[in-house]
Formats: sequence, C-alpha cells, structure tokens
Amino acid sequence: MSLSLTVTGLTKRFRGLLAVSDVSFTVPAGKIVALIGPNGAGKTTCFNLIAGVFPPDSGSVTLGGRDVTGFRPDQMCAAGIGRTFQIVKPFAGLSVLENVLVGALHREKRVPAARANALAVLELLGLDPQAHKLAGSLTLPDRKRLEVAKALATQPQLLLLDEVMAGLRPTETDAMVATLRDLNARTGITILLIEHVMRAVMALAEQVIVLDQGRKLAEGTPAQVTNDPRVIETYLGHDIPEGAAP
Ligand SMILES: Nc1ncnc2c1ncn2[C@@H]1O[C@H](COP(=O)(O)OP(=O)(O)OP(=O)(O)O)[C@@H](O)[C@H]1O
Repeated sequence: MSLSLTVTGLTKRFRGLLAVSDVSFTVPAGKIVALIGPNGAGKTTCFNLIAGVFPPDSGSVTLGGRDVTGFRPDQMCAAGIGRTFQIVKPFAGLSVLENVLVGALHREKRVPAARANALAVLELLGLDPQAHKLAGSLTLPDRKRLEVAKALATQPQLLLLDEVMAGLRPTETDAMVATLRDLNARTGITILLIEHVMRAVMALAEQVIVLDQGRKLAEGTPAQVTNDPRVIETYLGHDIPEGAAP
C-alpha cells in the first residue's frame, strides 16, 4: 500500500519567476516527510508538479521507481497519488459519505463496493459517526478530516497533504497528528505534507525538507532542521510558527 517518491532537479518558472529551482528529494515508501518553508517558498508548486497540475520545465518525478514526469492529474491519481488542497472545498450539500464516495468511484465503479470502501476510509479517520451529516455542517477539524478522506478514497499509495492543520487549535492539531500517525501505521501509506504548524511537523515527520525561494535550503530530522542556523535565519527565527517554540 505504499510507494516511494523521488523528485530530481525539479524546476518550474512562472514567466520570470523561478518558483521551484532544481529541487531534489526522496520520500521513502511508508515514511512521513514534511515540506516546510516561508510563504512563497515553492511548496505548493512542488505539490502541483508532483500531482501533475502542470509539468516541470525540467527535472523528473518517479513513483516507486516509475517515471511519471508530465502525467496529468488523473494519470497521477491512477498511478497512486492522492492529494488534499489548502482550501477545503467539500460538496456542502452532499453528505460526508457521498463526498467520499465521489473519490471512491474513481477507483471502483460498482456503487456498493465503492460505498463500502468509502465507509472504510471514514472509519480510518474517525469520521464514521458523521457519515450521514451534510458536509457543510461539519466543524473545521472535521472538514479537514473529510478533505483527507476524499483524497484517501482514491486508494493512493502516496498521500500529499497541503496544510491540513492550518486553523486548528493545539488540541485539534494533536488529534489530527494522532489520526495521521494511526493511518500511516495501519495502512503503511507514504505521506508528504506541507505544514507551517511546527508542533505537528515535530510530532509526525521523520524527515523534513526546507524550501526557501524555490530552492532546497536544508534537509534532515526535525531536530536537525530546527537547529540549523540557515533555517532559523530564513524561516523559524523571524516569525516563529505556532508550536515551534521550545
Ligand atoms: N500559477 C501561478 N502563476 C504565477 N505564479 C505562481 C503560480 N503559483 C505560484 N506562483 C508563485 O510561485 C511562488 C511560489 O509559490 P507557492 O505557492 O509554491 O509557495 P508556497 O511555499 O506554497 O507558499 P505558501 O506557504 O504561502 O502557500 C510564489 O512567488 C507564487 O506567487
């Protein structure tokens, strides 16, 4: 249920702006890795390149050793990549279960089987008691969980999570961290997450990649990167993100 991800020399320009510049890293199969860095560092652009929203100008993306560079989003999904978006947008007028079913039907065309898969995903995320509520009526923490559930419903082997802790209170963040740890332990799924909430990064990630101005600035364990003078200078030191302080 898990695939490694390797990006090599990933580069993307928007007109004159070098949004991602020669970025290389690996997320080993089954591991949880975080992508951090200041606003505009190129984190979401990296996700968009990995998810196939647009192709890189140069560089490659390999999934479990298979070159998927330049695949479209539906092809990336079929290859095993699932993602969430920074802005959560459930179908508010559909139930939680129906929202997840939309994703499940991408993988399984028979409705009863897709429904069973969707329910299993809700159970994994602790959302099963809410299955029949309208998505629009959920609290923010549960909407964030639903976003993860929608991505999981396509049965990915690599999950890209874009700021799923943003806006959560510390206790809600801790609950999401526990859920994601449990998901990783139970399914073995590989997870790459963009996160500003350092409390969550420290608790979840085995490796952290730091981007700044499109380039990879540092890489290491959470303890290594939070003690790296370059990371403190460009990111942690100026405006200490929530939960990063000792
Ligand atoms: N579609 C686009 N067209 C033009 N410029 C873009 C586009 N997407 C991103 N950029 C620019 O690329 C740079 C990197 O943006 P990106 O969203 O990847 O950063 P980020 O690290 O995810 O930031 P944040 O933490 O604020 O989400 C920024 O300067 C941004 O304005």
